[in-house]
Amino acid sequence: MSGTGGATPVAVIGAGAIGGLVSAHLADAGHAVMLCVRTPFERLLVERGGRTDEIAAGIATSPGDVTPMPWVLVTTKSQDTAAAGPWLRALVGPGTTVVVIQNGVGHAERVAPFVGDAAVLPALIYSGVERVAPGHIRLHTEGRVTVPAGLLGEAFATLMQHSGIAVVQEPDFVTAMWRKVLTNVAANPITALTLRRIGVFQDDEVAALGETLIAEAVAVGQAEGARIGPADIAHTLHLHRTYTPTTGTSMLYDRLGGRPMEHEFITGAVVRTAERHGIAVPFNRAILTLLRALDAGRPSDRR
Ligand SMILES: NC(=O)C1=CN([C@@H]2O[C@H](COP(=O)(O)OP(=O)(O)OC[C@H]3O[C@@H](n4cnc5c(N)ncnc54)[C@H](OP(=O)(O)O)[C@@H]3O)[C@@H](O)[C@H]2O)C=CC1
Ligand SMILES: CC(C)(CO)C(=O)C(=O)O
Repeated sequence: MSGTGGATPVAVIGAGAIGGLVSAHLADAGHAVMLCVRTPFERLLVERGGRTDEIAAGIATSPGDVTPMPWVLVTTKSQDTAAAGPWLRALVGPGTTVVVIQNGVGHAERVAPFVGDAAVLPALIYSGVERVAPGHIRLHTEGRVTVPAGLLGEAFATLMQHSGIAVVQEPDFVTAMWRKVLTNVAANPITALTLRRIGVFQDDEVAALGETLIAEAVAVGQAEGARIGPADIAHTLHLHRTYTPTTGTSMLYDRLGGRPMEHEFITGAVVRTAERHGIAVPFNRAILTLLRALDAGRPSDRR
């Protein structure tokens, strides 16, 4: 474990694309960041705005090296949340707030078995970030973070003050969560399946398929109580066109790296939730079948 310095101690479990970006913002705000990593690396490099910064952060490679911290951020892929359990057990103590920054739904439920009665704050991030190597990330498009409005959301916004990334406190988090699902349900699978970046949505036929996938997810989100509708479909497709064309998606980067993809937590979540409500989502189901087949054919030595 190497050293930290500065204001509030924050542990970040999973120093990949999002963990790396958020750590850079935390360091910019003067906080003492501890990266809790699976694949060891010497230093965190972040490419953004045409320059590469080395981020001041400690690096821990074993849960045995850490003690409870006031803030613990979980930024692993959703399927790796349980494997991060030993980190959570070591880092959570009285007064810890656990922030789960992941795509999909069910953020708090995923960490519940590992955090006792610690406070848990789900968070959504709109930035487009690529992990180009362990400890080296590239920001393509800066976004914002959305958290539920309330005391925890307020405290997190205060933590991130002066960090350079906006934190939106959203009173209707169910709607916010499903809006975020819409940004992933077409973009992530389509980029992963085509091995193309977000510019693939300039193709009208691809945009039409994306629209169908998103429309199915809107019906499912509505059944879950999200206040979303046709305007969100148009907004999401517009958003894809506003990303810097070099932006990919987290699922594309995983496919390029031969790593497991997060499809069960994005498309899979939409399909399973649709089943619960008796809603037909044939296009998402077809995409899920393809993603599962792709994943099953992955080299087994990658994680
Ligand atoms: N990338 C993006 O642009 C965006 C991603 N998201 C979401 O953010 C979340 C994180 O995604 P992203 O940052 O892209 O993912 P990455 O794969 O880039 O990073 C995840 C990191 O978690 C690490 N990890 C996995 N298991 C453990 C463990 N047991 N202990 C410690 N570290 C572990 C991985 O380590 P290792 O190096 O060993 O693989 C990796 O560094 C996902 O839910 C994603 O959908 C949301 C918006 C945009
Ligand atoms: C599509 C994008 C970049 C939107 O934030 C994303 O969430 C991801 O890559 O997983």
